[in-house]
Amino acid sequence: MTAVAIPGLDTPPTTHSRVLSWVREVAELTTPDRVVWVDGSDEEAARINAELVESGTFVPLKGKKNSFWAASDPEDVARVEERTFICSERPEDAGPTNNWMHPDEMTATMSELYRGCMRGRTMYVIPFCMGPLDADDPKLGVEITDFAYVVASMRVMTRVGTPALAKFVDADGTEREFVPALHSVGAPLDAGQDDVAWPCSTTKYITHFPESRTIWSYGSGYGGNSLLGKKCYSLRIASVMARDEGWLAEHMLILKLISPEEKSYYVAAAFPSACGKTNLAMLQPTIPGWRVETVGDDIAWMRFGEDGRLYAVNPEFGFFGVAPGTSHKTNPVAMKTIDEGNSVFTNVALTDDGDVWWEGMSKETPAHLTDWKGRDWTPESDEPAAHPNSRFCTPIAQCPSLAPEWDDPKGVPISAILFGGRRATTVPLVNEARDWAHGVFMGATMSSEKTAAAAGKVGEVRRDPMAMLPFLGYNAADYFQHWLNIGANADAAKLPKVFYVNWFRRGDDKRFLWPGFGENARVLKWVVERIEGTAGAQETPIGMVPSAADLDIEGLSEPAEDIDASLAVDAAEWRQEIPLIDEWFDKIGDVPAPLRAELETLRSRLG
Ligand SMILES: Nc1nc2c(ncn2[C@@H]2O[C@H](COP(=O)(O)OP(=O)(O)OP(=O)(O)O)[C@@H](O)[C@H]2O)c(=O)[nH]1
Ligand SMILES: O=C([O-])CC(=O)C(=O)O
Ligand SMILES: [Mn+2]
Repeated sequence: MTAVAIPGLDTPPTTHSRVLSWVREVAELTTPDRVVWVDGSDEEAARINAELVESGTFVPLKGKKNSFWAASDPEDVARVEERTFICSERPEDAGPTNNWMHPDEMTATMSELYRGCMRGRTMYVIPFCMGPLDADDPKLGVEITDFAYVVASMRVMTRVGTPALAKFVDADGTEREFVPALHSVGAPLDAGQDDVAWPCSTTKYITHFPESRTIWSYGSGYGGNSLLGKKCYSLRIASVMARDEGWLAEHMLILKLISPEEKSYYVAAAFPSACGKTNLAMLQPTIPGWRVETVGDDIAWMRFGEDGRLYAVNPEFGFFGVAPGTSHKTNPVAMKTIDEGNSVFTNVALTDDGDVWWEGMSKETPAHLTDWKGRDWTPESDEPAAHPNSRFCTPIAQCPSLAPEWDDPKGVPISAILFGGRRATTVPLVNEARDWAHGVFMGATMSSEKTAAAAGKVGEVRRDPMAMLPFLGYNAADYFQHWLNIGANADAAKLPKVFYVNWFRRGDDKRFLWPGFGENARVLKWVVERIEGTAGAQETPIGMVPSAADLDIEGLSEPAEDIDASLAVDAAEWRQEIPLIDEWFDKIGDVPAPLRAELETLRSRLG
């Protein structure tokens, strides 16, 4: 076959043979008008941003330096879990929580969709590295995309371009492995056809091939579906790598808590999407003398260090945060991070003076806005001005609370793991696991109300094990066993202690019982005191729970009844959880025996 001549295809900045052959193969299948190899430079970013302004995808903001507003297609606003697939050879390797199709069938189906899908468009080739570039075993990838918005966003979220590409071929010529990640909006252009500001397709596939460590995404430009280094690579594919190599790839923030005595503790916490990871990672403690620094807000890769402790690395380079609810009061660190500029805002509202706004940002609501659908908006409008899953995309380096060691390839040693969800009832503010297996049980059975981060009905309670339900690249039962193995292979004294938290319990009138945000530092303080053995706890059927007297609640303005109610363990409520956990375990099937035993212990303790 004669090679097709596509401008840019034949001037690659690498000699990596598989990169070259794969890029050519994709270009021949998708037939873009031109190929651009992304170098990650500032000049390139300025050019791409200008192109995005030209095409109407970006509106430059007047209120923030080098920052842009984008509005998606109204049907392309969140992750699409129904259209997300794990295409392992055997269905049982995807397991009962994932959509599955045989890789051959999916490859055939999607190849037909990809055929000619970049016609009239530019194909961008983005070399990237998840995690520090100077890691011993840098986790590399190449994303191919036909959407410049993805290039602009990947540059913020991920280490991209020339520095990453330099890692693909060693000094001695050895070519490293990389994850090929193909993305198309699925909207080819005919000659003379005008483009739209947010091209996408009604047909969507977010596909992972765990055995070949490959990602194919089609039809959506929304971050979680299109920034393939993030959830697709760093969780779904990386969880499979982690299973095979004995580490953990988790949906967790990483923070550093510094006590008044200047002792540092690193905490990792898994909460489902839109349940408070970014906020906790940037927490500003309300209690005197305590400080928090940020290491990561969404993903943690954890491996044992030589000293037998579990060390966590944040593989990302930016924050892709939920905008609504973010304010100088709730999350000043996020506000300061975005005020530095260099950010992309998607599906928020636009103020008349060219800045951004969303529900919960300020006490006063502006009298007039342009809403995320581009319509005039006033406080009388019936719909929110910003989409509930609107997002800011901003460089981590701009974060004023960033821990200096955030990009240390060695990672940070984790003292505590928190699991948490959004539950209006039943689940107390904090609950300490008796041991590792009990902690794994807490993670494996945790539940949360669905949020706007994924398409579908908001508010329904579902089990979301370790906040990984939408992000697990393999069978959930095997994943639980992997977590148990991590504990079994470790020195128990060096394992992080495990806790289960819930900031979202409500009173009769639906108010939150616990004030949350900066006040969550009080819970972190208790966690640290439990590690040090200095704080009390009550033994309950579900674990070790503090009473109000065990917590530092000095200066809290909430009524004592609310604090007590946030901590209450109601056996009757918990007995109602048991059939739901039974049902969940039946769905999982091969639940490891130690977790079945934990369930029986819980059942008998509840009586
Ligand atoms: N009541 C209450 N709300 C909170 C708390 N922490 C966060 N929230 C709200 O929960 C929503 C989501 O918070 P985030 O921190 O963005 O959640 P996330 O887990 O990072 O979400 P993803 O980025 O989608 O994974 C925001 O509207 C926050 O304002 C808290 O402690 N209490
Ligand atoms: O992946 C996304 O689209 C955004 C995100 O962080 C999540 O949903 O957890
Ligand atoms: Mn977040």
